[in-house]
Order: sequence, then C-alpha cells, then structure tokens
Amino acid sequence: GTGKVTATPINGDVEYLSPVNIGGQTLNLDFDSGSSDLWVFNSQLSTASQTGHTVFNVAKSQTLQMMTGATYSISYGDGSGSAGNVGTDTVNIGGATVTSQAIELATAVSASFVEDTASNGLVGLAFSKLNTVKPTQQKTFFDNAMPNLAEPVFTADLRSNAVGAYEFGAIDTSKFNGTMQWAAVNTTNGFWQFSSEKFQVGDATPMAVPGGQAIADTGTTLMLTSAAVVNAYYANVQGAVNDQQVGGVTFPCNSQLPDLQFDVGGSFMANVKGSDINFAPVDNAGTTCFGGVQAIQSNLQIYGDIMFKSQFVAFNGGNNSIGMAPHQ
Ligand SMILES: N#Cc1c(N)n[nH]c1N1CCCC1
Repeated sequence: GTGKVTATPINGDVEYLSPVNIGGQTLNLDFDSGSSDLWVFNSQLSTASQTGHTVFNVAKSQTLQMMTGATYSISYGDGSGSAGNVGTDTVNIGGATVTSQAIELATAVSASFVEDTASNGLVGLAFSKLNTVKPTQQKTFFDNAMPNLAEPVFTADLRSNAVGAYEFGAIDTSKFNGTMQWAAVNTTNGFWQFSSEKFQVGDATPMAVPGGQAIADTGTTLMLTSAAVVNAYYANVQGAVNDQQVGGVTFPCNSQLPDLQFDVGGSFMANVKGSDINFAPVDNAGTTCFGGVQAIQSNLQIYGDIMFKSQFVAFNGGNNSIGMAPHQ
C-alpha cells in the first residue's frame, strides 16, 4: 500500500506538521528523519503540560495495549526532550497502516514542547537503532510499514510557506524536475547520513570540507554546516554579519542571496536556492533577516528544512539510499 499526508509549515517554516491517526484519534505530529521515537502528548500528562495541545486520550482508544515495564526518554540536540511509558496501537498515516506500532506516551515534556502548541508529538523516521524504548527497543513506523509498502520508500516534499506532503510507499515523479539522483547512506550512526565534502556558491571555486558528513533531518529548521562554508557563503552577501546577540548570521532582508550547491555522498551536487536561505526577519520592521544556513561546530552537518524546501527528497529503506531532485 501507500500513504500520503499533508506537511503544513508552522510559524514561518519553523516546523512542518502532519495528521496521524492513532487508535482512531488524529493528532498533528512533527515527522523527524533525525530521530526514531514516535511519542505523543496524551491524557497522562499534567493539565499544565497539556494546555493548548490536542492530546491522545489513552482511555478512549479501543486498540491501545500498554507495554508492561516499557519506558522511553529522549533528548534532542536543542536541549528539548520528553519521557514516559509505552503502548502499542494502530497507526494510520494517510492510508499506510501499522497495526501494532509502539506509541510512546509522554508523562513529562520539556518547556519548549509545551509552548509549541501546534505540535502534539513526533514521528521518528531515522533508523530504529536510535529508538530509546527500554528494556526492548522498538521499531519506527517506517520500519514496521515497509514490508507492506508498494516500494520501501518515503518522500519529503516540504515547501516554503506552502502545504507540502509526506508520502510512504511511492515516489511521485510529478513533484520534481528532471531525474532523481541517488547516493548511498551510511546507517552506522542511525541517521540518513551521507558524505558531504564539497560546496559551491554560484560558479565560484568549490569549497572543500574534508571528511564532511551530513544527515538529512526534517526535524531541524535550518541547514547547519561548517563555519568555513558559512563564512565563505555570506562573504558574497553585502552587509552580512555574524551577530552573537541574535545567535548567527544576519543580513539586509532585501539581499540577493546566491544559491548554494552541496555534495551528496560524492555522487552529485544538489542546490539550495538563495531565496530559501533568507529564513526570517529578526526585527519588526523586517529590515534585518536571519540566514537559513548557519554554522555548527561538528563535522556532522545537519541539513534541515532549508534544504528540503529546495530539494524533493526520497528515503529508500530497501537499499539505504537517499534521492534528491529540485521541486517541480
Ligand atoms: N535539536 C534537534 C533536533 C534534530 N536534530 N532533529 N530533530 C530535532 N528536534 C525534534 C523536536 C525538537 C528538536
């Protein structure tokens, strides 16, 4: 079978939310190819933590079965996190259904999740080896769904300030231009990881990031790469400054930002449109804008939603590869 759901940008493309049916209840969740836990806001949480959220009501599902003794605890790179207990239930994502999916039921969530009332949890789509359930690690929705999918794939079609889609089991060739290009994924760290050692701004001399690796991460808003690439990129932007106050590089909102090409697995170069690198204004007048490409102090680069807004991306769990092509 296949399944397709909308991916709706929230608060200026900070995140994308998709409807998921769990035991007959529909919640808007954040699909995250950078983690591997499916967890939800639910009726076990304190009233305070539930405020503003749509929660999964554990009493209302006819099919929820609690997993005795199972717990989870996850923390993300931005310091946020959640923890709780675990059950299994039927999960339907746009028609792709798993009858016994591990549902991680938060009994504690960090402040940033409580404050983000648009999101009621996450669907982890990285590799199951990163799943945090103990004592028995659980599989992701994609791993569980794969045997019944027409093709062992899911795709991310994320758009700038527009509704896109996640699809399971098929690659909709009408959604991208040209031929999709593929690269091998290294699953050792549990991410959709590939080498990314070369960058090019416009038709300038390519820049090298020796040993550079990257992950394709729908759960991260920006595109995080080496400081060397960030500095070289914004050297082309008049008025760009690294503003510690704001927390990264800003530039005049009316800047003409150049495209940025990046290496995917040593197999091909993919392009991020300059217009997609203008992320958001930092001042009320809309004079100064925050860059979508920012520095990370690690050689594991994180290609988040800024990259997905320029590239239609296919994740192949059958042969552990990643495909990219410019959106239609
Ligand atoms: N930090 C971080 C992060 C990441 N690298 N992938 N997904 C993340 N989050 C999902 C929800 C909160 C953060």
